Amino acid sequence: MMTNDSKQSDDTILDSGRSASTSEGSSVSPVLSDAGKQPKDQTADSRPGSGAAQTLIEIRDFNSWYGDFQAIHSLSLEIPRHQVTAFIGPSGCGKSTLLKWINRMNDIVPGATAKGHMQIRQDEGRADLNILDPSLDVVSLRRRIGIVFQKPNPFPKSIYDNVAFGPRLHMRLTKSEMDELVQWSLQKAAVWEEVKDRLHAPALGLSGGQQQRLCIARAIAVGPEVLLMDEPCSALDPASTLAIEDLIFELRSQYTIVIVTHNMQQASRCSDKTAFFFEGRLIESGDTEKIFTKPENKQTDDYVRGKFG
Ligand SMILES: Nc1ncnc2c1ncn2[C@@H]1O[C@H](COP(=O)(O)OP(=O)(O)OP(=O)(O)O)[C@@H](O)[C@H]1O
Repeated sequence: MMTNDSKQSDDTILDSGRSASTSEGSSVSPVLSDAGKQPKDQTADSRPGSGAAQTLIEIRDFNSWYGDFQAIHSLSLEIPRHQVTAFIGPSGCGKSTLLKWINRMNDIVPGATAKGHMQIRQDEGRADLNILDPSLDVVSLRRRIGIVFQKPNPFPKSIYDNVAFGPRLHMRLTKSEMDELVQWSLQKAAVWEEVKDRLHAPALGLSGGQQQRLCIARAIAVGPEVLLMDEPCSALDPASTLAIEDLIFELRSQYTIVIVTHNMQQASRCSDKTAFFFEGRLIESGDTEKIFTKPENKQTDDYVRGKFG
C-alpha cells in the first residue's frame, strides 16, 4: 500500500520485510576513545550553540503500520539531547511502536512498515542520519541507540560476560581494558558495589532490580548516545524502581534518554520533557512540569489526572 506512493518522494518509506536488518537487538557502539582507551566523555557537544537543549532526534510526519492497521498517524516530535523524554498515554496508543522505530527494532516485526522522517543529528559537518533509510546499517544504528526492555533480560552468562558481550563483538580490547570497561559500565549503572565480588557468578542469580541495572550496564558498555527504555521499572519493586529512576536522572548528563512509562509519578519525577499520545497520535508535548500542571489539551489534563487510561 503506502510503499508505492511516489508522489511523496521526499518521505522515507520503510517496509521492514525488505530491510536487510539482523535480529541483533543489543545496542553496541564503541565506548573507548582512541587515545588512552578511556571511556569517552560524551557530555561534550561539538555543535554550535550547545548549552540550551538541542534536538538530537527529529521526527516529522511519521506514520507506521502493522499490516493494514495504522498504529501511528502523522506524528512530529523533537527529542532533545541530554534530557529525559517520557512517552505517556493509555495502552495501545503507540508509545512502544514509536520507541522501537527509533532504533529500528521494528525491522524484525513481520508486517511493520513506516513512512515519514526520522533523523538523528550527527557531529558537526556531517549530514543528519536518516534512521528510516532502508539501506542503513541497523547494527551500527543500534550501537548509537541502545534499548532496555520492560523485563530484565540478562543473557544466561556471568555478570562480567553480560557486560563484555557487546564490546567483545565490536572492539578489540586487552584483558585489562575489558576489565576497566566492565567496571566503568557497572559503576555507571549503579550496580558495581553490589556485584564487584561476584563478577563471574550467573547474572540470572541477581535480583530483578539488579538485573535491570545490569542490562543498563550492558547497554552503555558499547557507548550509545541514546538509551531507549520501554517501561524499565514495570517488573520491579518500589525500592528498585526508585534506584532505576535515580539512575535515569543521573545518566541524562551523558545520554539522551527516552522512557515509556505508565507511571505518571515516574514521568513527572524523572523526565524533562513529556509527550502524551492517544490512539496513535501525539496530542501534546513539552516541558514535563507544564504537561503535568498546565497542559493545553483537555485530554492531556484528564490523562495526567488519572481520569482515564
Ligand atoms: N506486532 C504487532 N502486530 C500488530 N499490531 C501491533 C503489534 N504491536 C503493536 N500492535 C498494535 O499497535 C498499537 C500500538 O501498540 P503499542 O505497543 O505501540 O502501544 P503502547 O502505547 O506501547 O501500549 P502499552 O502501553 O500497552 O505497551 C496497538 O493497537 C497494538 O495492538
